[in-house]
Amino acid sequence: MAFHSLKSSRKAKETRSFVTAQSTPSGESHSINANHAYDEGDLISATEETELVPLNGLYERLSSLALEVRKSSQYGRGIYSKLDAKAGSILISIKPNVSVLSASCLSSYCSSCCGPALDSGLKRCTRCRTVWYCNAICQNRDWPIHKLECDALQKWALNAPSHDVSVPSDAVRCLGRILWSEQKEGLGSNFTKEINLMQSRKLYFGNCRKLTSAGDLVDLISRFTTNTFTLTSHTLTPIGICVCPTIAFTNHSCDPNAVIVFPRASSDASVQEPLLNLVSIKDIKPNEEVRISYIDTTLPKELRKKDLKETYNFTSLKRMSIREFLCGALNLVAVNAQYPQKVANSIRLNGMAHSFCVCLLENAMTRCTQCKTAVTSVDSVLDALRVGQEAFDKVTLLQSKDPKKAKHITTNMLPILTSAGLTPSCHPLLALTRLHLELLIASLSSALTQDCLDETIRTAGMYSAGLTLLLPKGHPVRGIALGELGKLLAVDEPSPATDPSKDSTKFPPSGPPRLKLAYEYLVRAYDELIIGFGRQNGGGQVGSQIREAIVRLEKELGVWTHGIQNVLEDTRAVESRGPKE
Ligand SMILES: C[S@@+](CC[C@H](N)C(=O)[O-])C[C@H]1O[C@@H](n2cnc3c(N)ncnc32)[C@H](O)[C@@H]1O
Repeated sequence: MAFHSLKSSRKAKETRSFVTAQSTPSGESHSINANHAYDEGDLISATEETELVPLNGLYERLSSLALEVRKSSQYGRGIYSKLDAKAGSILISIKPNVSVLSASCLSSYCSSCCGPALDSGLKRCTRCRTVWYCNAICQNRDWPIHKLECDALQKWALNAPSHDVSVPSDAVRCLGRILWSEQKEGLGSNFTKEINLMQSRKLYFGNCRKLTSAGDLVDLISRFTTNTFTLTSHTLTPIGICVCPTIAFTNHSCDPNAVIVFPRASSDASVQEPLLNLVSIKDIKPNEEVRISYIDTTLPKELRKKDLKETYNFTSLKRMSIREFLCGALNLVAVNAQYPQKVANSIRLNGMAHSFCVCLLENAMTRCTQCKTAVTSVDSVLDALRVGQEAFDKVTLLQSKDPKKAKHITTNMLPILTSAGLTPSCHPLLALTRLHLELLIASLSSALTQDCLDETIRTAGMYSAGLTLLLPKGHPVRGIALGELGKLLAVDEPSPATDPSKDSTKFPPSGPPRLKLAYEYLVRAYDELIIGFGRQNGGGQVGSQIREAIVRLEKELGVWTHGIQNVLEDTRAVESRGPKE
């Protein structure tokens, strides 16, 4: 669940969610009328009767906060705010019950605190040789559970048919940690009670409780899938998964008022990371439900619905009218043989979400149903969407295997999509732009030329512009993208223009105007990061880095300003002295 992580186009898929099998709340209950503001993606009613869910001594962190759990017939349990919470408030900060790194991150992040490798590197567990730690403190903290996991990892590796599968998947390792923690804490413990619905075992978990049937296993795994959060780095890069039953109460909205982030804001070594923060990105009123997005909200409606249906099994789709369904068919669109006669489509043109009808067999009557703008080049737009999606799928596969080829495709594809009329926020243009940006940034380290740097900045500008149209101010993904753009603009130019004032409309500019722009973007980024990563966290670790970059630039710009002032003063002094005799 949780998602936002647009760090890459493989956005973190927030896995999350479950619930149901918990006992029906008993005891005190009363009803309130909660107002929700959902967008079309939720297709849920504006008001919903809810009743308080007693926590019965569980979910300790939740009960001490200005939050409560309520239940409605339509959405089950959800988290509600008892007080006013301004955008940027940390609603809860909690260490997940269990977290594991993705296999690809095991040697670059600590398996205990989940922080990136320090300059001094990480130390590997000498027994399983699979997990790594910052130091002995982190290793000792993890040992009570890792000692059980360590044996299992060794056995698994011995029996693995190939090197590729010598480490079990994230989900298997996560379930293993849940079961071993349960064993350690005891079946009657709050840990076990809270997590009760997310267990699984088999093979790898041979020494854990017995599974009574194969159906049980399927059931548990499906519950587990819908309740797992993406573990992200402080810059929102997905690095693993975690389980946190307290936060698993949070329901979904495609227009969320809160996000889940791991800001890594504290420099205090006694603070046990990873700390999951639920942060409001909009002002939340008392009795309002706190909702996050389980999916990538930059995707078109139909793809969002598909993701929700597949992973979380929402029944919202049933409520779609045929018109909504067709409109939602976006991108997959007109070319779809299922609707040869009349295909309604929705694309974002000129920065707005336009819905229009494409009557394929009737003279392409195309007019936006919202703003009535005639769309003349529907066929080319639809072609661009299809070709763009194909390119996106291909580049996603090639990105790590053959980055040169991947970059070749993105370089050719972006101008094609743009000239077909797609705007930066339109899928798949936005996703391809993100991939192109990642590929460009990766290539900068080997060849920092002025042209390469400028192209990377233009791409970062386009990506950031696209996100700004789709995500609300303060969304952490927006903040990160703005910060990335600001930092790129602040990179020393390899060969700056000799006369920066010559072409003032060029983007990116050169010399002092470039630094000034870098400063403006960094300030904007900081304003958004302190919302998305929490005001009290100072925007988290990434907010502190941007703050430092702002201070450095202020000094640099000050030098420029003073330099110019000095030149002006010298010139004035020379002029006042009059011409030399
Ligand atoms: C992680 S749980 C959220 C808490 C859950 N409501 C509970 O009672 O524990 C995710 C599940 O909640 C329900 N849900 C969450 N958001 C929803 C939404 N916007 N519309 C419909 N159902 C939703 C779905 O059943 C989903 O699989």
